[in-house]
Order: sequence, then C-alpha cells, then structure tokens
Amino acid sequence: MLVVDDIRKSFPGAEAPVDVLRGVSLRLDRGETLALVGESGSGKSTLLHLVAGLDRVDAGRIAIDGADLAQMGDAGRARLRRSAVGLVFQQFNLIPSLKVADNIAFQARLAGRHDTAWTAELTERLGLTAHTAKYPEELSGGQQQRVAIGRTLAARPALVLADEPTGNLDSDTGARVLALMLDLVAETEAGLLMVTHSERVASAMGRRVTLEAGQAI
Ligand SMILES: Nc1ncnc2c1ncn2[C@@H]1O[C@H](COP(=O)(O)OP(=O)(O)OP(=O)(O)O)[C@@H](O)[C@H]1O
Repeated sequence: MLVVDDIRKSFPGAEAPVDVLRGVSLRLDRGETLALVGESGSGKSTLLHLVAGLDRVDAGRIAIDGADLAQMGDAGRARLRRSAVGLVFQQFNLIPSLKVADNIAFQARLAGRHDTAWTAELTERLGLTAHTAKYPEELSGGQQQRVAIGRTLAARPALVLADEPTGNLDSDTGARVLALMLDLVAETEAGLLMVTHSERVASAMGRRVTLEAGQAI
C-alpha cells in the first residue's frame, strides 16, 4: 500500500548541501506496523513528512495505494492526505474552538466518512466519553493525545503516520495509549509507520527500519 523507492532528500547547509536521505526504500502493507528508528538527525521526521506529502523528494518515488505523490499537485496531495492518510504528531494540533466530540469527528467529516457508531466506540475505548463536551484546553496532555489519535482513526485512514505519538506521556499512560492504538490500527487494517526513539515502542511494532547515514538498514 505504501511504496518508498530509492528516495533522496537534501537540505541546503552552511557550506554544502546536507544529504539526509540517500536512497531509502521501504514497503508497508495494510495491517502492518513498522517502527522507524535511528539517531537524532538521521532523517526520520524528514521521511515521514515526505510520505505525508508535506514536502517533495529530490529523487525516487513514493506511492500510496498506487498513486505516485510526485505526479500530483498540491491539491491532489492534500486530497490524498484527507482521504487515505492519518497523521498523529507530537503536537496534537487540536482545534481549540471545537469541543472534543467535534475534534474527534473533524477528520472523518472532512473525508466524508463520518460514522456515528464507530466514533462513539472509539471515544469510549479511548476513555473520552466523559469529556466530549469539553474543549481541548480543559484536558490533560494525555487526554489531548487520545483525542488526536481518535480524530485520526475515526476517519479510518489506510495509512497512519505517527511521530512519537506517546513521547509526551508518562510511561504507563504511554504504554496503554500505544496498546490501544495498535489494537485500533489492526482492527481498521490500516498500515502504521511510527517514528520512535523508544526501544519499548519499537519492539511492540511488527517490523523496524533503522535510518543510518542516509540509508535504511
Ligand atoms: N527544513 C529543513 N531545512 C534544513 N535542514 C533540515 C530541514 N529539515 C530537516 N533538516 C536536517 O535534516 C536532518 C534530519 O532531520 P530530521 O528531523 O529528519 O531527523 P530525525 O531523525 O527526525 O531527528 P530527531 O530524532 O532528533 O527528531 C537534520 O540534520 C536536520 O537539521
């Protein structure tokens, strides 16, 4: 479902360009979970941004469900992001003026896939039922993180891209949220690509890819 084929990405440096990704390839099918690990600065977030269509590769190919990101304009990539891809980043990016229930439903409504029963089930399993009429600022960090996960999964994306989604939580809450996220991803048969620094998180995933010196090993 996700094919990353020999991608390259450089950024301008003070003297010479910095070659962050130097021919990285990976594949991810629906129902698979893949941890993306590597030292700080190894290019994990860069790769995730490229797959999310938030930036463009210098060379190589990224395809999601057969659609080549490079062949699409900005509008096409935004459409694909809305319909097939869910993002869970460290910053929750909740909408402050919307109540929790509307934050959770937001992505699904945008994608035209709002399903009341599924949203209610997700809300319950994420332990948020008592908080649906609140605004994000009234919630703790861990609760806001669960809202962000609910918002992504309510839309049933084919591909979930996550950057340290439990990085800001204490280890017990983080473990519970991760286990729930893995269950929900498995049930929706999404593919999950997750950047993490945590060995515990990486070992809970089906496979792992390590970025080192611009390559996937
Ligand atoms: N927009 C940008 N402009 C210039 N350099 C960038 C840009 N984005 C990333 N870089 C550089 O690319 C390299 C990889 O950064 P990236 O954030 O992808 O690493 P990472 O593996 O996610 O790191 P961390 O684990 O610390 O989050 C770094 O050297 C960074 O300085």
